[in-house]
Amino acid sequence: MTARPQRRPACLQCPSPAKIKRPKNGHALCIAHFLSTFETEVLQTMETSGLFSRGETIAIGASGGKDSTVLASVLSTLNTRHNLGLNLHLLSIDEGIVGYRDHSLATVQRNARQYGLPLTVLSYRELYGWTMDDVVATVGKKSNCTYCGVFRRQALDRGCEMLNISHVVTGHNADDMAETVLMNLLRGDLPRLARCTAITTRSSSSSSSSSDASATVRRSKPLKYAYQKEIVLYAHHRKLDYFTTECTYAPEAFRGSARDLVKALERVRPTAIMDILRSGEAFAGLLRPTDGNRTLVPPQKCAEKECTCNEEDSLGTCSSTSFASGEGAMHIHEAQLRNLHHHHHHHHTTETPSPSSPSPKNPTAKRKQQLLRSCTQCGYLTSQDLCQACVMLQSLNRSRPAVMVQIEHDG
Ligand SMILES: Nc1ncnc2c1ncn2[C@@H]1O[C@H](COP(=O)(O)OP(=O)(O)OP(=O)(O)O)[C@@H](O)[C@H]1O
Repeated sequence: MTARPQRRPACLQCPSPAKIKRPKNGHALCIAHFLSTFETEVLQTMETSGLFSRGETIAIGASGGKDSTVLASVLSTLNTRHNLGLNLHLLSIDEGIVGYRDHSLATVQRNARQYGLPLTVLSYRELYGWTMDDVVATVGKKSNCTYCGVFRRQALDRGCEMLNISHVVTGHNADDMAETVLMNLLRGDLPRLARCTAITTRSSSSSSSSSDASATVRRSKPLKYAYQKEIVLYAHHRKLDYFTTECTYAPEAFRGSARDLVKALERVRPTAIMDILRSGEAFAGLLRPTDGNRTLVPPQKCAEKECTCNEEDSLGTCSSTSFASGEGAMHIHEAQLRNLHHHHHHHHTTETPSPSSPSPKNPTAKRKQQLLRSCTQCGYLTSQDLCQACVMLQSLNRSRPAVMVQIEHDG
C-alpha cells in the first residue's frame, strides 16, 4: 500500500495552499498572508500601546542584524501604507569590533539607501576614546558585554540628543524579552523583573547642557511580541538585506544559558516564549506600586549603585548590564567598579557636605540621591556623581598604561 501524498492545508485566510506554519501559534498561512499578518500585528502593538504620534521623529537603533533590519523595514512600510506621519532616522553605533561591526554597518548603509532613510553613525572611539576591541584587549572577554551595554545605551542617547530626537526604537523581540524575564526571575531581581517587559522605558538623555531631569529619551520595542523565528521568516520572504554573523565576542554566560533554556522550552511547547513574556507582564502588574507610597518592590536596592531605575537592563541583549549578577570574573569586575564608584562618591560627600547627604537623621536622603543630575565628568544625566560609562572609563583609562607597556613589551 502506498501512502497518499499529504495535501497541504489551505491558508487560514485564503484558498491558496499554506506555505508557513506560524511558530507563534501554529496557524497555517500562505506567504502573502504571513507577511501581512506579521505587519498587522506590529501595527496593533504600536496602536494598543500608543507608541508613536503623528509628526514624531523616531530613531531606529540599526545594527544591520535581522531584528533591527526587519524593524526598519516594517516601520517604513507601515508608515507609508497607513500614512502614519512618522519621520524615521537610522541611528547606528559603531562599537569598534573589527570583522563584525564594520561589516554589519555596511549592511545598514545599504538599508538606508533601500528604504530611503537618513543614517547617522556614531562610534565608541569618538565618544569614549575606546573601541570594544581595545576594551577586550584590556579587560578580557568575560566582562566585555557589561561595558558594551552601558556604552551603547549612552551612545544611542547621545546620538538622539545630537539629532534632537527624543524617541529611539530597538529590535528587541519576544525571545529576547522571555530571556530577560527568566534571568531576572532566576536572579531574584524583582525591581528589574517589574520593568523588563515594559514596551517603553525612559532613559537619561546625554544632556550636557541641561540639568533638566525631564530631558530623557524614550526607548521602545515595537517587536516585543514578534517571535525571532517569524522575524527570520519575514526577512527571508521579504528578501531583506541583513547581516547574519553573531558578535565575535560571546554573549554573557548567564544570558547564553537563559537563551538555551528558552529555546529548549520552545521545542517542547512553542507557546512558551509568549507564556514567559505574559507571566513577566503579570508579575509587573503585581509588583507595581499598589497604593500611595507603598510599593511591593522597595527602591533601596538601587540606592547603593548607579541607579538604573528608569533604564532597561540592556540595549543589545548580549549586554546585560545588571550589577546584581554575580558570576566569576564579571562579578569581580563589577565589584571593582562599584568600589571605584563608592570611593569617588565618598570623596565627594566628605569634601562637600550637602544637605541631602544620607544620615541617620535624614532617612530620605538616599532616596533623594536617585534624582537625576548631570555627571560631573561628561554631563550625562545620572543619579550619582559619575555616570556608569565614566566609572567604567576611569577604570579602563587606569589600565591603559599597563596594557600599552605590555603590548610594547610583547611587540
Ligand atoms: N550597534 C548598534 N547600533 C544601533 N543599534 C543597536 C546596535 N546594537 C544593537 N542595537 C539595537 O539593539 C537591539 C538588540 O540588539 P542585540 O545586540 O540583541 O542584537 P540582535 O538581537 O541580534 O538584534 P539585531 O538582529 O537587530 O542585530 C537591536 O535590534 C538594535 O535595535
